Amino acid sequence: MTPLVISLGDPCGTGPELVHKAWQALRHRPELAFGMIGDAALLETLGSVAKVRDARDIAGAFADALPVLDHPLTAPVVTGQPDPAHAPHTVDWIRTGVDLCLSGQARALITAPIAKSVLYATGFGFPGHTEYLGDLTAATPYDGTRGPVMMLAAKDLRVVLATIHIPLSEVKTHLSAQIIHDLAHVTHEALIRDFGITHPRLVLAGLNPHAGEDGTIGREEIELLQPLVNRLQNESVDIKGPFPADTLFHEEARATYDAALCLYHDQGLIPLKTLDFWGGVNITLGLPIVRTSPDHGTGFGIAGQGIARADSLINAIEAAHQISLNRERIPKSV
Ligand SMILES: NC(=O)C1=CN([C@@H]2O[C@H](COP(=O)(O)OP(=O)(O)OC[C@H]3O[C@@H](n4cnc5c(N)ncnc54)[C@H](O)[C@@H]3O)[C@@H](O)[C@H]2O)C=CC1
Ligand SMILES: NCC(=O)COP(=O)(O)O
Repeated sequence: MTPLVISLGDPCGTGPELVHKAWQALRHRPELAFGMIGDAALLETLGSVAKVRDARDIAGAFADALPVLDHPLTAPVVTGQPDPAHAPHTVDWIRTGVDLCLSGQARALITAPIAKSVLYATGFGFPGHTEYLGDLTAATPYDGTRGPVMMLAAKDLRVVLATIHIPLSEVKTHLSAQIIHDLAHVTHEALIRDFGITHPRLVLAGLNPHAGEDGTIGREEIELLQPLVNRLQNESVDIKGPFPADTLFHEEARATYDAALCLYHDQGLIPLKTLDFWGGVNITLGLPIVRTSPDHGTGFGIAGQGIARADSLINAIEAAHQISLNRERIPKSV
């Protein structure tokens, strides 16, 4: 089976120890064989590695050591202390992972966390992986509504975000009918093709308290969101709302939908990380490649102490595997 690949992320964070933990947990599951894209010498300080020259050698090496496609760093790593000198390498590892997926040598990319501010400081021009991956794959044909869309999934909750890494004060000006319309279609199609849900049910969260209380606490629900829901329903998308966000995430509510469309980062991520702080997965929808990630960040404060939990990374690897299988199994036109 074609392997999965993982970009190492920020080498000073928890990424290096987490990939070793994930490998220890999964090394006897050949269907999940993955190879690292990163610095082999750094990874070797934490456990057994097998340098591989070609992605085709990953599967054969996986049971015995952590396979690594070696892309060496040029400055020493101090665990827990981010260093902009590593930023070009961090970016190169992501780009290499995308190239391997686009060329068919890997069937999915899992990204270990990056520190966004470190990359911004060195001129990285994208808010995060999500937008960078959208840009790197923009020229590749994609049969469906194109993302990138950020989905976070944990236990029985999936949330997708209309806006991501922007100041809260700018959310309102970024929200547009086009963005939410495309978000709904990307999510609807991904739930069918990537998650195998035949008739996906979506809900849309309101922006204002009480979803605007009939226009008395904000008019976005009346002027933007309700007309959009009507339009999407006419386009055969099963979507309901806009609903007050404070009553959308308890257990009974979650049972009524397959994904909740949220209007800003914390509207979706607070319920998700409260429901499951350890196991959440970040999935980029609407790309010609499969990409997942743990939902946590670089954890600089705990890096190197051996206490970082690999649950989220392991779930991200499982999710990447399952989505890539679903994409092969489920017809493209939905
Ligand atoms: N997918 C990605 O690349 C992501 C990157 N980030 C980046 O991570 C950096 C740090 O962000 P924070 O907000 O501090 O979030 P964080 O997720 O790194 O840390 C938040 C809390 O969770 C704990 N934690 C994180 N990972 C853990 C693990 N594997 N096991 C146990 N505990 C864990 C940390 O010790 C801390 O208390 C930022 O630069 C941010 O941009 C944040 C989220 C996702
Ligand atoms: N809070 C989610 C996050 O920061 C992940 O961003 P990305 O790097 O996956 O775009």
